[in-house]
Amino acid sequence: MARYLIGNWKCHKSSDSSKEWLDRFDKAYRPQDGLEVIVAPPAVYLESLSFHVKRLQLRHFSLGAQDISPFPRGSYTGAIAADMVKPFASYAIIGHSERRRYFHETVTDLVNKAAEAADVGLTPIICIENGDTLSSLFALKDIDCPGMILAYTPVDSLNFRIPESVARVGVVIKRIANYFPRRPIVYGGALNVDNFREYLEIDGLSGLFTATASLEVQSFSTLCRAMGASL
Ligand SMILES: O=C[C@H](O)COP(=O)(O)O
Repeated sequence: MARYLIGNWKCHKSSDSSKEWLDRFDKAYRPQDGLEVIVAPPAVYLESLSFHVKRLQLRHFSLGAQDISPFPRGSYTGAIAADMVKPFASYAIIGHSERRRYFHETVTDLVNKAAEAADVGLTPIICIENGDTLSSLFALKDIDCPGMILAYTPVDSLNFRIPESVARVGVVIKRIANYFPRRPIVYGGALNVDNFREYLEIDGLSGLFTATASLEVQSFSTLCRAMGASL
């Protein structure tokens, strides 16, 4: 199974600084078979960055949307439908705890978004913030999308900026893998260049999901190189 390094830029960067990030990353990046790098910029930059990625001919590198609409095209002011994103991105982050916390999204939204993504061929990256409530995501089992990635992102780690212990992450990864067999599972929450290495050893873990560490090329490239070397 491939490994993944995901960088979620959240609501950061300008159009120019996004392109500069890519130019600098391109110089540091050594693509490796078996390691897929995914960066999710703010939606307004997806189109221009997708052309920039093509120009740079970055291999094993894809863009992702940070969110998509739970609805298809229609009268939904402010929404961005999955098929509008598809020409510019390959993945869509869905159900991030910040979407739930600040935008009041529900599990039903999450499932509908995952279905919309799968329908147009976007690979969903489903955020799971609690390993004890997996049964609430039962409906995901009906969505036909073999590549779906599951991202364990415990909300306390995000909020308190302390990563969950390796041992605890290992336990939850096993639980998720039992519930959703054969899916790549990644961990995210307060990872940085000083603490990420031990997480790469977790049995069944397919990668890392970062935000803060992805904003600077230097830290993201450090993670990328180490993951490549660990393959
Ligand atoms: O979207 C990614 C997760 O919220 C992790 O963010 P973080 O790496 O800044 O803790």
